[in-house]
Amino acid sequence: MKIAIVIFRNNLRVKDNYALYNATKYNSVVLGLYSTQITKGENYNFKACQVYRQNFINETLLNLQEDLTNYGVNLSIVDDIQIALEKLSKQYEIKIYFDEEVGTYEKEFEDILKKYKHKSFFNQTMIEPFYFDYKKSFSHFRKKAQKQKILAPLKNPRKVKSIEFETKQLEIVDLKMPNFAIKFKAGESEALKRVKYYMQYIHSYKKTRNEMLGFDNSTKFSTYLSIGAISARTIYHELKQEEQRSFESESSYWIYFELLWRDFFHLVMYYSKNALFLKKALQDKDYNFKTTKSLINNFINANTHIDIIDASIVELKSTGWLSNRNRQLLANYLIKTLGIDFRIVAAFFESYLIDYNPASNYGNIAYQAFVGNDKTYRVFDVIRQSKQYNGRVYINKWLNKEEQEPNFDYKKMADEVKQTVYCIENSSQ
Ligand SMILES: Cc1cc2nc3c(=O)[nH]c(=O)nc-3n(C[C@H](O)[C@H](O)[C@H](O)COP(=O)(O)OP(=O)(O)OC[C@H]3O[C@@H](n4cnc5c(N)ncnc54)[C@H](O)[C@@H]3O)c2cc1C
Repeated sequence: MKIAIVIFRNNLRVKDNYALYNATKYNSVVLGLYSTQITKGENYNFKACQVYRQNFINETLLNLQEDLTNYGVNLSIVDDIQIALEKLSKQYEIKIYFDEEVGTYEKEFEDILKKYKHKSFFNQTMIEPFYFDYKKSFSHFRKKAQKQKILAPLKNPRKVKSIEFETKQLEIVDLKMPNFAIKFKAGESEALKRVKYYMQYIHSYKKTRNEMLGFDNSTKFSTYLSIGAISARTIYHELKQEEQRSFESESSYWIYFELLWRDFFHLVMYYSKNALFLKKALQDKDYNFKTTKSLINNFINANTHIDIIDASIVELKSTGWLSNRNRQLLANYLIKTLGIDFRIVAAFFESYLIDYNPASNYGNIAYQAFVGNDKTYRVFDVIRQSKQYNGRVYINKWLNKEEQEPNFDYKKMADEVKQTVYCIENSSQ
């Protein structure tokens, strides 16, 4: 018997899912398959996926299993994809449908799938891949990207038949978090609900997006996007519809602008392949980044003695969430003031972030580390920014104390890193 197998990866949804749509369109028997191996592993001694993201994925998978039954499709959850495919191919004539992703492990996973008859799609971004110089700046990309057409989301898949195949039970851990922590409800319908709910804020988004605390100051779409509980195109079309119903504003444009950053980093990784995981990343220079154990242990234990940095580490480690402003301050401080190897910083973020995806994470961190798409050497004054963005309240919540000025010269440390790690004299770049 012929069967189509849809590999679910970071496309955990029914709507606008190219692999599912095409498998059900051209086949009458379809099985969904998800492998837990995609979140396993370790980088620089950090577990690849901590409990916050794992829980969110598991809850989304349980939702998806239920949603797929409306289309007649069973979703099997297995550990090892190769073993599962070997078993299935012994019993059936299989054809695999999958969405392509970016990233080294992601491509290695695809190599296993490609051993079988298959059809693949690239559906990670709003804009389809198009040529641009991936070493250049975001502005270079944006000028071209804004001229690209964005496809409308697909119609729902067709109802088909499925087969029974082994599936493992997923564990949902009962997480204890403070009541002011950012918490996400998992599942495709929750993702769409969040997008529809957020439409009331699109005209104020630009003003509030840099705040460190709060659920509605920014969209919080990233968590759903990272595992594909909703597609970027669906969000774009919801945004456009709301602009037609209300009006277009600089602020509503800014959501599209930020989604373009997401596309940018995805397409930079699409073209640069594994470069962003390497020490030189997109640049030619080999910097003297530090890998000293004590430096690393101090930051992991939120022991940097800069309150805004320590508070950010505590929030990330105890919830999986961090606002964009805090991510920037944290990454910039660890790399540009402490001189830590950006790949260690990236592995730390990867481990804890609930919305981790390789392109946005490594793209942003390489950008902060001056080895990515940023051509200007920037050091953030974290104390000044803390004052500017109401860090006092944030610190009070996460460290349960009043903000204190550091008793050491963090600016001098940043100057030293610039000279010794980056070998740049202070007056020039
Ligand atoms: C050090 C560092 C690490 C990061 N790691 C990740 C990551 O692993 N996964 C991830 O999704 N984002 C990452 N980002 C980007 C950004 O911080 C988050 O996407 C954003 O904070 C998520 O909150 P939001 O959905 O409310 O964003 P909004 O401000 O509401 O933005 C809307 C959407 O635009 C996209 N977006 C916004 N800013 C960026 C950006 N700088 N780069 C790429 N896409 C962006 C996201 O998809 C986001 O959901 C990182 C940023 C930094 C500085």
